[in-house]
Amino acid sequence: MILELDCGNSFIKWRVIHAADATIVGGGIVDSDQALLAAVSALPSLRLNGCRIVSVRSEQETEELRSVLLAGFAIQACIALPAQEMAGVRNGYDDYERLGMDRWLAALGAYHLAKGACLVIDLGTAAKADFVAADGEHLGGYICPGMPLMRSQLRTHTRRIRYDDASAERAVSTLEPGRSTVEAVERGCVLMLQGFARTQIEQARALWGDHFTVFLTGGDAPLVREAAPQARIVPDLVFVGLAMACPLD
Ligand SMILES: Nc1ncnc2c1ncn2[C@@H]1O[C@H](COP(=O)(O)OP(=O)(O)OP(=O)(O)O)[C@@H](O)[C@H]1O
Ligand SMILES: CC(C)(CO)[C@@H](O)C(=O)NCCC(=O)O
Ligand SMILES: [K+]
Repeated sequence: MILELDCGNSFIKWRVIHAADATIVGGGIVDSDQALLAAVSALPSLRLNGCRIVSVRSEQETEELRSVLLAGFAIQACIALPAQEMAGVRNGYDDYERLGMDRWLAALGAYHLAKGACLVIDLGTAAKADFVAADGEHLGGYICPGMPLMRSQLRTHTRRIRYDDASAERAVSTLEPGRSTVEAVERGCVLMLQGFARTQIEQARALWGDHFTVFLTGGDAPLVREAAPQARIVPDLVFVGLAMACPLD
């Protein structure tokens, strides 16, 4: 079995797959290294013989996690590293090492699945879009605050915006003009995310006409579903790219 980890800025997404056929044994989302150890250890008949990691955290935090895994499970983790070119995709950044590894791997995964031009929209702590042309050239992308950052900026920099998480979730059952603070803020931020997604899709259409695939991933992907009806929602897109960057056999 292989342990796969996607270390984002707020959460660690994990899953365990069978090495032979990549079927999924288990998975989840945790907010610390210790919670990860506990969650993975709780899997019945766990037999790990490999681990691959993508991280957008600092080198020190990622190394710490590697040590925790070595101590806890006696496995050496393969950490995905930046590349100028991989699996037919050419990194579009002037300085390829600066492109976030989550973005790079999602782009690799998307191009592999689409076998043609593609747009990746990843809605997590940050909202990201990346463009890969039909010939595998990564054209670059965009980074904006995602839902958690937009929300917390409003809460932090205003005195009268205060509400709890449960009411936030209830507030987005529709997107009509809000009649309370929580509705106004939560719906406003969802509309911002939807506007982001629509604009990226317009741009892809200007570049490629109708010949492209849109991928939607990240924890907040469901919030823009209706704004991007043609998109393929692939929650594990980063893991698709991770397996390509860290082959373990
Ligand atoms: N089960 C879940 N656990 C945690 N967050 C979730 C879950 N389902 C949806 N979300 C939402 O997903 C968002 C976080 O997305 P994601 O996990 O993709 O972020 P991240 O990987 O930490 O961030 P980034 O990729 O920008 O570094 C939050 O706004 C959160 O509300
Ligand atoms: C944008 C984030 C924070 C999203 O997780 C990550 O991809 C990252 O740290 N990127 C480095 C900066 C860049 O991609 O240009
Ligand atoms: K991520």
